[in-house]
Amino acid sequence: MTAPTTAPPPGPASTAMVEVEACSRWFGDVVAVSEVSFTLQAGVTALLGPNGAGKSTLLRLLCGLVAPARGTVRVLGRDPRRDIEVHRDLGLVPQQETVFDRLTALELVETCALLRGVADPRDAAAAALAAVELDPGDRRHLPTYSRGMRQRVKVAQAIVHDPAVLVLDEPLTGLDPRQRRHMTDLFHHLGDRGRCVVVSSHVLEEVERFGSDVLVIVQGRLAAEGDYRAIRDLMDDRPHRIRIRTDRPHEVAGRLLAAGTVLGLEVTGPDAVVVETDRVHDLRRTVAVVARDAEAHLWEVAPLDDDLDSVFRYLVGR
Ligand SMILES: Nc1ncnc2c1ncn2[C@@H]1O[C@H](COP(=O)(O)OP(=O)(O)OP(=O)(O)O)[C@@H](O)[C@H]1O
Repeated sequence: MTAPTTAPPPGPASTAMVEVEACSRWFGDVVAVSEVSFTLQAGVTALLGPNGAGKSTLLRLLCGLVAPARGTVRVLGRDPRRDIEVHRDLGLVPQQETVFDRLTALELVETCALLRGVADPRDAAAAALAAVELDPGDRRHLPTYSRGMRQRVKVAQAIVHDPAVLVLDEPLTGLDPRQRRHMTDLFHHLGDRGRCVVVSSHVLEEVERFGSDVLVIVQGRLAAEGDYRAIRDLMDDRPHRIRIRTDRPHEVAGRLLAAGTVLGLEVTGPDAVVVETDRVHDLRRTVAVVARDAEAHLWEVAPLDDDLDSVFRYLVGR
């Protein structure tokens, strides 16, 4: 997107742009966020958790919309509750529908640009609307827009000042599959340009498209963070399921059992064996030897459960 920038260029990729330290927030008896710590750099990070896990509260903490009961939040080294200037470098797509009233999309986004001190608010607003595939020249008022179009306006107002840190709470709600893809590409584009983009979702399939960097929040606590495939590898207390595709599945299965590197296995088809093991690296070596000894062709050795869905179900069910 080509909206003019007022934000200073973000720091190098290794610099923490967001720092959350031992942060807790409760509402009456409900603990929404509990002792959460993490840092974020440039790029796209997905915040994942079931409904009510504390995602919105955490994102609102990042934007200074609620105060932590304990702990600290720093955005670009500044406190978003106390340092109003940081909001020129911060964009938010809130979960709830804002009352847009009798404005056109261009008027609303231009107003947001003006409030954030953008030099040429009209041009920036037009560029931001174009970036989310909305027509800046549309004279209709916002209440006539569909849910998906209003959602895109919310994204346009969040990016109009080209913020260094962009916080998006379930931004794909109401969008059709093509628009979802476009929006996801836009987030990656911003991440690649050094922006820190944090996107929440409870839809796993959506999160997988945001990339592999995840924060998983469950009942207010950070259940895992990092690359979800690496997280899966750390879950040593649960066996890995691996599918082996070969032209001689029974021979390979028998030899694997004899070698003792598997906890269990099943021949699942004319060319497939699924094994369970807690020693993935040993298994990979053994499969190669076993296949050679059985004079079998080996077509694939693929993990069946290093996807985000498995990681998430494990963490939530733990
Ligand atoms: N202003 C508030 N007053 C009282 N309770 C709140 C408030 N905001 C959040 N909560 C409670 O804190 C918990 C976490 O809510 P939060 O909205 O942060 O979760 P979430 O992961 O965003 O869920 P969802 O995906 O359903 O929006 C919930 O139990 C919620 O009811």
